[in-house]
Amino acid sequence: MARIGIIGSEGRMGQAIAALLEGADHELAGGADRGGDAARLADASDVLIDFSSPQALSITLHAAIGAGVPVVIGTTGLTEDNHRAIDEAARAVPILQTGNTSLGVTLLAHLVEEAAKRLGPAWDIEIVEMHHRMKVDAPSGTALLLGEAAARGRGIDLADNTESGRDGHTGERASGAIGFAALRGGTVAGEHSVILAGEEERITLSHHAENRAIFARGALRAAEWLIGRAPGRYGMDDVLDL
Ligand SMILES: NC(=O)C1=CN([C@@H]2O[C@H](COP(=O)(O)OP(=O)(O)OC[C@H]3O[C@@H](n4cnc5c(N)ncnc54)[C@H](OP(=O)(O)O)[C@@H]3O)[C@@H](O)[C@H]2O)C=CC1
Ligand SMILES: O=C(O)C1=N[C@H](C(=O)O)C[C@H](O)C1
Repeated sequence: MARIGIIGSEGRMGQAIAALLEGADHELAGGADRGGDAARLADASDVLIDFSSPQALSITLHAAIGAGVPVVIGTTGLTEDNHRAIDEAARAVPILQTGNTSLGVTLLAHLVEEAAKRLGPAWDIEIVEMHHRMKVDAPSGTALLLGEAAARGRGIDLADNTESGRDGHTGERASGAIGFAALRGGTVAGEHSVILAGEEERITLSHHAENRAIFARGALRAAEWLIGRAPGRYGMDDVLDL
């Protein structure tokens, strides 16, 4: 039995995790939202789960370090500075950060890496995602995670090879680029497709989230796994042993 503290508890993901905890062997330690007391929540928790906003990150990390508790960070839209702060905090407490906690996307990243590696740079890679109208960041954390997987497979740096938000007279596609397109509308929980386009043929690797329960289950599994680990930065691959 673990005491789980949720940062962003009033949000869509916070609510999905709280609903899952009702039927689980764990206890909801409480929640903190904008203006809430994350330090107090951390003191009352065995592990924190943060699905909120990048603006909450420093308070979450500070609270986790102060209480000596691990933290799962599912929040997306993180900047390079945010990632550096996570690396620094992971010297003190165990931290798992991922743009997608689902089993399916974690496996998909492996498939994308393998496909990108085997097919090579002659195949153009485009990543298309669609989410609900309330989503505030683009490309999604998952799209970026899949882009990183493709770049790893290619042996290139994603930041130096990204084409995103094309509009107007863009010129030809840059050779070796990894493209991103983001669609927003309705209540879509999360759709991601990685298109590998070659000469006269195309492969599409896709994941469809039917609801947020898949993310909540993954986050809870990650939280369970993180308790008692050594300080360090972990990912869903470590949890799922894929
Ligand atoms: N890794 C994954 O698998 C997944 C990641 N996500 C990501 O999780 C995040 C949350 O998504 P979702 O639940 O849909 O978003 P919501 O907007 O529904 O919820 C966010 C919650 O965080 C709170 N919040 C915002 N800013 C702060 C802050 N500075 N301090 C404390 N709390 C804050 C909000 O409060 P208020 O309303 O007052 O602003 C709200 O309660 C997003 O970044 C999303 O992309 C989502 C699904 C899966
Ligand atoms: O905001 C969301 O809803 C989601 N965000 C994550 C992302 O940015 O990839 C994960 C999932 O797709 C839902």
